[in-house]
Amino acid sequence: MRKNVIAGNWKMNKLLGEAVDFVESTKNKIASAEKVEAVVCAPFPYLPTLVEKAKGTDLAIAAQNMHFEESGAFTGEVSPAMLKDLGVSYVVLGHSERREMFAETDETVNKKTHAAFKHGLIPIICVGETLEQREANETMSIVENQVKAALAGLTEEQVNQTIVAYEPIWAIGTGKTATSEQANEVCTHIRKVIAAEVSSTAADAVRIQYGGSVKPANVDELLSQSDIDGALVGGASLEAESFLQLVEAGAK
Ligand SMILES: O=C[C@H](O)COP(=O)(O)O
Repeated sequence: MRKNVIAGNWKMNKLLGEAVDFVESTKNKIASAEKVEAVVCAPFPYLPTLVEKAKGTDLAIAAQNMHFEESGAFTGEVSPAMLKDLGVSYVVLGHSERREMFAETDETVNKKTHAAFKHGLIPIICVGETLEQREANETMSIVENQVKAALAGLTEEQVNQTIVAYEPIWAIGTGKTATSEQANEVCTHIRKVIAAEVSSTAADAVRIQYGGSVKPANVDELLSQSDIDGALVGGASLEAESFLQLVEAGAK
């Protein structure tokens, strides 16, 4: 039985005081980590403070990106070793906003995935199609290629620990959620791709989140689908109450 992962991706939102208030008001209300993994993906400058505040609780702190290199002349970048050193446990890789606006490619996502495992970070790898690609019936092939590229060269054990987030780009921040059937269909396909590329054990173990306008009102239905193991949530994760409701749904 796979455990749901509910991850709130704050993107470039909140000031430090707001971030701290959020963690202070949620950290002791998180449903047990035995039932659900609750994760907050915060902006880089807040990570040390939030990791400290969340210590000893069931709330995990994640980064929203990182470089694949260990160290060096990469002005403005943050390395996997730095994140690990801070006590960060997960890292979002290949979010569509990074692919679209910051030249993230399948190749860099793959390098970052390897780097994450090298440093003991769990990658949350985002994949998903644009509206044009969906309308051209390319969803499955686009997502399949992204998944294959991201996971290339990983061991079965690493794939077992990986989290894939299926986020149709047309559903992000638009209020348009994919229907639970549409979302599940793609998540099922991702699992089949992993079964063929890696093993059926890895396909059974990998967690696949859905992301795109998830909110307390639609999360139950999405999580009831056979191949959806959690959610990567933007807008609805910014308010503590709404985030806690999503985590509660993930623990059911
Ligand atoms: O990382 C989160 C996703 O981009 C979804 O964002 P959203 O829930 O605001 O649509």
